[in-house]
Amino acid sequence: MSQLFTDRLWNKVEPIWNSYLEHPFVKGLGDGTLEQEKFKHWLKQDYVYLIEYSRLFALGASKSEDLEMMTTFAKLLHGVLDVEMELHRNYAADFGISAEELEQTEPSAITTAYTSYMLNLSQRGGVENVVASVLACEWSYLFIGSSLAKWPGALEDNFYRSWVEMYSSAEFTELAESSKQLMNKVAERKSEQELARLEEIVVRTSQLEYMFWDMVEGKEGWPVQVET
Ligand SMILES: Cc1ncc(CN)c(N)n1
Repeated sequence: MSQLFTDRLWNKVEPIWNSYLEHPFVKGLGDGTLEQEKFKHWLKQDYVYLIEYSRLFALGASKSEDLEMMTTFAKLLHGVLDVEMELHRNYAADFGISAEELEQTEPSAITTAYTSYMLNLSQRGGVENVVASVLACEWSYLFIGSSLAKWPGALEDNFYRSWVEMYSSAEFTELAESSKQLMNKVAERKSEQELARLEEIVVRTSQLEYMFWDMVEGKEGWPVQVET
């Protein structure tokens, strides 16, 4: 049996994804020591990131090759808007932050760069560009969530327990698996040149994921503020 494209991708991204587990923000989620102000920054930035990310699934549905693929994109879209973002709304409510306030967050430089990169590639390419763009986001959070779930105490008296539970849950696993299956399907019968191009998108988005962790750790916005 020939190698799955996602196995080839895994060999490429594994070192980048392992570095997430060494990142202070991610470690703080797992052991509960993360400063809550940093987490609030993640909640807000991630909320507006996910709004743009949702558009990718809508684009994927419109570029789908068949009804089965269209249905998968619709399920993924529902998963982000109604399952994943509910986690953000629940944590925000604990902090007294409304859903409207989350939605009005000004995207930081990195949030803008990351979502613009994915949207640009997805708008100008075929459905395979959409799938390659969304993959690292779903799969790497499953990797982080299921790794942290094995840490002692991560699922006990930890303020970030719901975070770890969400990203290691059966529901989230199913969403990430659907993205992987889509990737393998659209990679079928592609030339080596095309596969290398898709691989590059997954590597770049994995690097942007790291930059996103850095951005929330540093509570960064834009480098030079201007009067509005
Ligand atoms: C930046 C980022 N990457 C991935 C995920 C998981 N969907 C997320 N919520 N935010």
